[in-house]
Parts: sequence; C-alpha cells; structure tokens
Amino acid sequence: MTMKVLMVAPEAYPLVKVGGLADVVGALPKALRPLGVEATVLLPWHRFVEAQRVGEVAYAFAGQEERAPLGERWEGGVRFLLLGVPGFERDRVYGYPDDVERYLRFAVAAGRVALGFDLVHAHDWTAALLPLTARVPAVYTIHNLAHQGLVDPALFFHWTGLPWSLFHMEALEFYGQVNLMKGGIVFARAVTTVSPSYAEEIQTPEFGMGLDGVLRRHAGKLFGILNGLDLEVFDPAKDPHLPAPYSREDVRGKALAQKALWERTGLKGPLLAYVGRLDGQKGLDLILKAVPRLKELGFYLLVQGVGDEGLAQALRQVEEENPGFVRFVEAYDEALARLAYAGADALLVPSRFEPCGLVQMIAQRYGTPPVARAVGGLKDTIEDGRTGVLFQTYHPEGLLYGVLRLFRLGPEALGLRGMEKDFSWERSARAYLEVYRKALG
Ligand SMILES: Nc1ncnc2c1ncn2[C@@H]1O[C@H](COP(=O)(O)OP(=O)(O)O[C@H]2O[C@H](CO)[C@@H](O)[C@H](O)[C@H]2O)[C@@H](O)[C@H]1O
Repeated sequence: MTMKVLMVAPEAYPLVKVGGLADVVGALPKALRPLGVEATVLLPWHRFVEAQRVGEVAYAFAGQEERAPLGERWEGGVRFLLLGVPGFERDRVYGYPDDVERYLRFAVAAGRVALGFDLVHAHDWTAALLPLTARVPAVYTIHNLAHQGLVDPALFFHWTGLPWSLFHMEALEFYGQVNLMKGGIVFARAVTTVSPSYAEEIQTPEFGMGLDGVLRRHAGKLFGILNGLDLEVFDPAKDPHLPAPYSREDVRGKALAQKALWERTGLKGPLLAYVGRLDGQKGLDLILKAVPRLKELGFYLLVQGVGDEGLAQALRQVEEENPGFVRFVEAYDEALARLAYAGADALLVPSRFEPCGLVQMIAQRYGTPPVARAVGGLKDTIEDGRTGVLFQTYHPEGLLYGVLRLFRLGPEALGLRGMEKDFSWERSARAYLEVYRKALG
C-alpha cells in the first residue's frame, strides 16, 4: 500500500530555491517513489511561482477565520501544492521583519492540508509547528540549527490559539521566548538531520546552538541521514550549462569548462572557487584573511554568492584591491555555479559548521576536489587525501594548509576519484522510509 506523505517546506527545487534545503525537498520525493511512498510537497505560494488554482483552505489565525487559495503544479512527476496565505506576495523567500508571523500562518494553514495524508514530514523552523499541531504523525528534519524561529510568547499564543500550558521548558519555552524548532524536536515522532556527523555534533554545546540539551534528551528518536544529490540535475554528462559534456571516461569537456570559466571571470588558474550563500556559517572570513597569501602563492580566487551585506562589502573590497586575481560575483547564477564546479581547480568549503553541504558533493561529481573543514557532512562525504582534503583548525592557516596539501597531492587525480563516488539518494531514501515506518508504528 502506498504511504502518503506531505512534505512541508519553504523552498523546493525547481520552484523556489535559496539554498540546499530546496535541493533536498525537490529530490527526496522522487527517490521515495520507487519505495512506495507518494510524497506531495507543500510550499507557501511565493508570488513568483506559477500554479493552477485547485481549491481553498480554511484555517484560523489570531482568532479570525481566514481562507487561502490552494494551487497545484507537477514537476518531474512530483506534485507540488502552493498555499496562498497572506505575506508571500513578495520577491524574496526570507529576510522580512515579519518572517516569523507569515511562516507561522503558513504552518497553521498547512496543518489543515495535512489531514488528507498518513504522515507529515516538516523541514526546518518554518514548518516546525506542524509536529505539534498536525493531527497526523510527524517527522521533523533539521537542515540547519542556526535558524530556530524565536517568537514572543504573547504573540505566538495569540496567533496560533494554542494553550499557554505549552509554555514550559520541556515544550516550547526557550529563555523566555517560544522556540519553534525546539517544538519541532519535542513533538515529532522522529527527528532527522542531514548527516550522521551533524547528528552527533548538535548534541554538544559547541554545535548545539542552545538546543544540545533538548537534543540529548530526545537522542533516542534522532537520526542522521546523509543528503543525496539529484543525479539527474547534477550530471556533467548532461549539464546544459557546460560548453561540452564530460564524464569520468572522457574528461576532455572539463578543460573546455575551465576555459569558459576563465573567460567569464577574467581569471586564470590555478583557480579556487567558493559557491554558496554568504553567511557566517560558511567560513568566508577565513577565505578573506587568506587572500594575501593565496595571491602570493599564485592562486586565483572566485567567490560567488549572495547574502550577508557585511560579507558582501568585504568581498567587494578584496576584489577591488586585487584586480585580476579575485572576482566576487554577487549573484544567484545557476549557470556560473555549474561552470565553477566543473572548471575550478578546487572548491573551498571552510565552514564553521556544516549540517551536510551539497556543494562539495556536486564538485566531486564534476571532478573538482573540495578543500573543506572537517565538520558535519563535509567529513561524511569527502575522503581526506583521496577525493578531497579536510582541514581541522578554523583559521586561515588551516585553509592554506589544506589548499597546499591538495596541490601537493595533485587535484586532477583526486578529482577523478571523486567522480566515482556514489552520491545517489537511493540509500538515504530507504533510511527515511525506515524512519517514516517508526513514526507511524
Ligand atoms: N549564488 C549562488 N548561485 C548558484 N547557486 C547557489 C548560490 N548560492 C547557493 N547556491 C546553491 O545552493 C545550494 C547550497 O547547498 P548547501 O547544502 O551546500 O548549503 P546551504 O547552507 O544552503 O544548505 C543547508 O541545508 C542543506 C540541505 O540539508 C545542508 O546540506 C547544508 O549543510 C545546510 O547548511 C547548492 O545547490 C548551491 O549550488
């Protein structure tokens, strides 16, 4: 019998993407299908998403009855539902002062949609209310503990109509506020996070972001399941963004990608690339501090990403001071990102912490070895000295040491080995199915 699962998330590829969460929510339903799981993805109806209106959802928010249109769209055999609650008629996915309110409204209304399903699979803080409010069993996935969703309790209980009796340390209370992610952890039947190493790390004060105690208390239902890659989407043999297809058997196209990347950026090799959100999590401060030494050593640097304004400013300045050596491309640009994965000599991933990380997997699949910090999913997906290089110390010297070590080992050889690695979703999808069964059992 098919199991009907509703995945609730703020973003999912190919409809809405800011970061890795979208890749995961876009790919997992496809991987679950052969296992007899029919997963539907429910997203807020961001204004830029086109879909067909198929109905309406009634729910209560702040003591008022409201109705939201429900849209539907199919992509790659996956059914997406779009919930048109107020607050999403905007251009960006996150970053507004009322994010907590609008995503809470979304989660409240999503609880109504969940009624027609066997199980809810809620992703990250924006959907963390569902394990508490949905009337079906829920699995909760932590993609990033850095964003927990903190709300003033008076507003929270007014908006949701939930009883104040939930405001205590074993439930929603967190240093005087409501913590939505804590609620997700406490009330879900099972909690997963996106790599085995991160599942361990978040139970320690160093990585737990204040929730390590809660996670230790609920460790019996916490599972680390490694993200996969959508091998259809990320495939150098089929990537329309590359000048020529290539594979492990015939890597000639990779040199063409390198040439195209040099032309597009005005840089040369050896070229180190960073692709990803500009965020304190990602270790861009190490890259910034390492620039003078990298330049001295003859490396070129490409940084591509959008996000934190302070980091963007620092990067603009470094680009200005190092013309021809450093390029900062402040854009979300899928095509350039693919060229970078394929055409750079190494991908830098010096993260402070990394729940799983997809860019290092994509780079390996494209034959480009990562130089990454030995944390979280980076540790679980890179074979140190074989398919990439891991460094320990969160310091520019650590990163430099990693880069030099890679070039001593020979990036080409490591790159070829990386292309052999299996990053498919298959095994992980089976692990999710196990967790779903536990949650239903
Ligand atoms: N400027 C840009 N142009 C083009 N593409 C860009 C881009 N900026 C980001 N991307 C893309 O966004 C994705 C980033 O995914 P990651 O998993 O590496 O990090 P992220 O921190 O967003 O995800 C969080 O959730 C995921 C999913 O669970 C975890 O793997 C991760 O550790 C956690 O921090 C990649 O597909 C990358 O190509």
